[in-house]
This record gives sequence, C-alpha cells and structure tokens, in this order.
Amino acid sequence: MIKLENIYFEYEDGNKVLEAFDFEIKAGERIALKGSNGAGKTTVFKLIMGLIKAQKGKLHIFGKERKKEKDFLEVRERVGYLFQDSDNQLFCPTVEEDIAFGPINLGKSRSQAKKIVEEKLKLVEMEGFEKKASYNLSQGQKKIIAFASVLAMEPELLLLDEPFASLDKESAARMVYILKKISQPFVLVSHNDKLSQKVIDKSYSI
Ligand SMILES: Nc1ncnc2c1ncn2[C@@H]1O[C@H](COP(=O)(O)OP(=O)(O)OP(=O)(O)O)[C@@H](O)[C@H]1O
Repeated sequence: MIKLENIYFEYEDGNKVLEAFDFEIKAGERIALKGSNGAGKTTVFKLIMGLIKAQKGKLHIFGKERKKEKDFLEVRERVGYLFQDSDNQLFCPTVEEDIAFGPINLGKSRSQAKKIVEEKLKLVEMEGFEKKASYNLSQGQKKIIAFASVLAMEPELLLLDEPFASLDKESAARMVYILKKISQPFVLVSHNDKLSQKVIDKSYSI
C-alpha cells in the first residue's frame, strides 16, 4: 500500500531527520514504527500525507508514485491520520459536528453524516456524546472522539500518532478494543510498548 524508498529529509533549518530511509506497509499489516524521541516518526507520517516533501527518494502510495501537492489530495482522502495532539483534530463546537465534518467534506448528505456519527460513536462506545462540547471533553475522551472522526471518513489505511497517550486505563483498554475491532491496516507510533504489542503484528525501527 505504501513504500518509501531511500528517503532523505531535512527541515528548513537544516535539521537532518531521515537519510536513506526505507519503509513499507502491505495490505492487512499492523505495524509499530519505533524510535527514540526526535527520531523522525511523526516526520514519516507528515511525508506520507504530503504535508512536507522529501528532498530525495520515492514515495509509492496506493500504486502510484506521489511527488506533487496534487498527488497527495487523493492520499489524504484515503489515509486516516490520528494526530498526536487531539486539540489539533477537534475544531467544531460539538462532538457530532466534529465527526460529521469529514464525511460532509467528502460529499455525504446531512442525514448520511448523522448516521455515520451514530455508527462511529457506537463503535468507540461513546453513544450519547453527540451534543457535548468538544472543548469540554477530557484529553482521553478527545483522543477517542478524534479517532471516531478519522474513522468516519472510512479510510483505507490509518496512521496513528500516540493513540494511547493521555488515556487512563479504561480509555486505553477501549482504544485497544477499537484497534482490534476495525478492519483497516495501520502504522502506529507509541511509547507504550505493552499496549502496542496487543494490536500490532510487527514493528519497524527508525
Ligand atoms: N517544523 C520543524 N522544523 C524543524 N525541525 C523540526 C520540525 N518538526 C520536527 N522537527 C525536528 O525533527 C526531528 C524529528 O521530529 P519528529 O517529530 O518526527 O520525531 P518523533 O520521532 O516523532 O519524536 P517523538 O517521539 O518525540 O514524538 C526532531 O529533532 C524535531 O525537533
């Protein structure tokens, strides 16, 4: 599904993060991307989403080489990206508007979007949260709702940046349960090895 070949990337300030980096995710795989703080894990996610561009190397995503901004428009529709910080992912007044935002943007009607909101809240076991104000949720609740909003776009592949961070025991167990239940392949970045091991089938170190 995704193949990164011989990637070189440095930030504008000259911070060299990736050099001759190779990475692949095949259909059905669930991979943990591991590395110390600052190793470049989030940078890899941003490259896949086309939010930053590699100076060297090739990105093959969904069977095509992706180079220019327009190549990544389709990638962003097909790949779900759960941000490290849920505050950057939730920006609507209510939970239902946040979850409906993506589907409506993808052309769904209001009633279709409402159905998706119900389905996804059921999936993450947070029924009844529709009318709650997103900004009043706890950090753990925000993470789960942010994930519901990502899943609402029916992505084919997921990039999950610290899905267990700031979750208490109960919410972490819920996240594990959701990750086991969904059908999509995913790449996960987490400093919580114990929880990651419950949901992945292989790991890859930067
Ligand atoms: N916009 C930026 N400009 C310059 N340097 C950056 C930028 N964003 C990240 N970096 C640096 O690039 C390196 C890789 O950052 P990145 O966030 O990809 O690491 P990470 O492996 O995800 O780290 P962590 O485990 O701490 O989340 C770090 O040294 C970071 O400080």
